[in-house]
Amino acid sequence: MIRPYRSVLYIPAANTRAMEKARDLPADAIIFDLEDAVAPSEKVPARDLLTAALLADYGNRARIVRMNGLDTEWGEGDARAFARSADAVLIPKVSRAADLDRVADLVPDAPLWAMMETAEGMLNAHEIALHPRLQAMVMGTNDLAKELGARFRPDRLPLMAGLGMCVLAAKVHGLVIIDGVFNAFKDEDGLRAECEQGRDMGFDGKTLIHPAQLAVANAVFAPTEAETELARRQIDAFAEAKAQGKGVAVVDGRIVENLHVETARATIAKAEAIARMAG
Ligand SMILES: CC(C)(COP(=O)(O)OP(=O)(O)OC[C@H]1O[C@@H](n2cnc3c(N)ncnc32)[C@H](O)[C@@H]1OP(=O)(O)O)[C@@H](O)C(=O)NCCC(=O)NCCSC(=O)C[C@H](O)C(=O)O
Ligand SMILES: [Mg+2]
Repeated sequence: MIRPYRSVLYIPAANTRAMEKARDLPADAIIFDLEDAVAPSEKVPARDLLTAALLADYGNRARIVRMNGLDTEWGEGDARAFARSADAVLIPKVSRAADLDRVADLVPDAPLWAMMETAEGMLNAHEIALHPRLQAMVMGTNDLAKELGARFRPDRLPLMAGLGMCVLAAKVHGLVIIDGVFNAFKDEDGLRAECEQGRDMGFDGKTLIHPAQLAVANAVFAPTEAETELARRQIDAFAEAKAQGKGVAVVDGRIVENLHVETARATIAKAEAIARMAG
């Protein structure tokens, strides 16, 4: 059964108030962050706070834990601590499939997600996506821009090659793929434009840093009523055409073939998954 990942909210694992608050926020998934959002002096206390927080009920929201890298003193402990209590362990700065192997060996049962945020990771996106334990890729556009020496532009042109490589790799292997964060969390119009760009490229949703960003991402990455209604009419029209021995239907002046029906079915499945999420 598919589940939506329109809105994936980061929460620093040292922030108890935000972790409590997230239990009532309309996020499809939460990334409890032990990495960049937690200061070195808080890393170990944050692990304890998160262990306690994960005992609470987060409803249907997917609970993902972003561990510290295995090249740090905290990485191995993070992976072991949350392998069972989280829905997946998110590994930062994955550059090659071997980075996943090292965590996979430590936590044999945990589903893995990968942060795609290094130049080498972009070039190796295909071999990373092939990893049998990997379920999702998450773009880390801040780290990627930093490494590339790229500037932030509304059209994200400097990041397009990497974003595109990761979308291709994720789609080939049927992985979930989530777009990077939009840093200016008070700029709703800027966020909407970036969400629309990510949606149009094929991303399943967007990572977010503030609750004020949830409504925009949830709306942009959901099929509209007009889209689901069109999808139903396409499915019906194609079934009718098929019953008459035809391989093609026409809806609203546009051709509908088998491949369009598959897209229409995916649209409806997504709308239904969102409705289930809302309870
Ligand atoms: C960005 C923030 C530091 C802003 O915090 P603050 O100034 O406290 O915000 P507000 O006063 O507007 O908060 C209002 C209420 O909302 C709660 N809140 C704030 N943020 C969150 C959140 N992320 N999740 C849940 N709840 C949140 C506050 O507690 C307030 O609640 P109340 O007390 O009831 O009024 C802050 O938003 C923040 O820390 N955001 C997350 C930052 C983070 O996790 N960064 C790391 C991930 S991004 C990254 O690393 C990307 C990637 O790796 C890359 O390379 O690109
Ligand atoms: Mg990063």
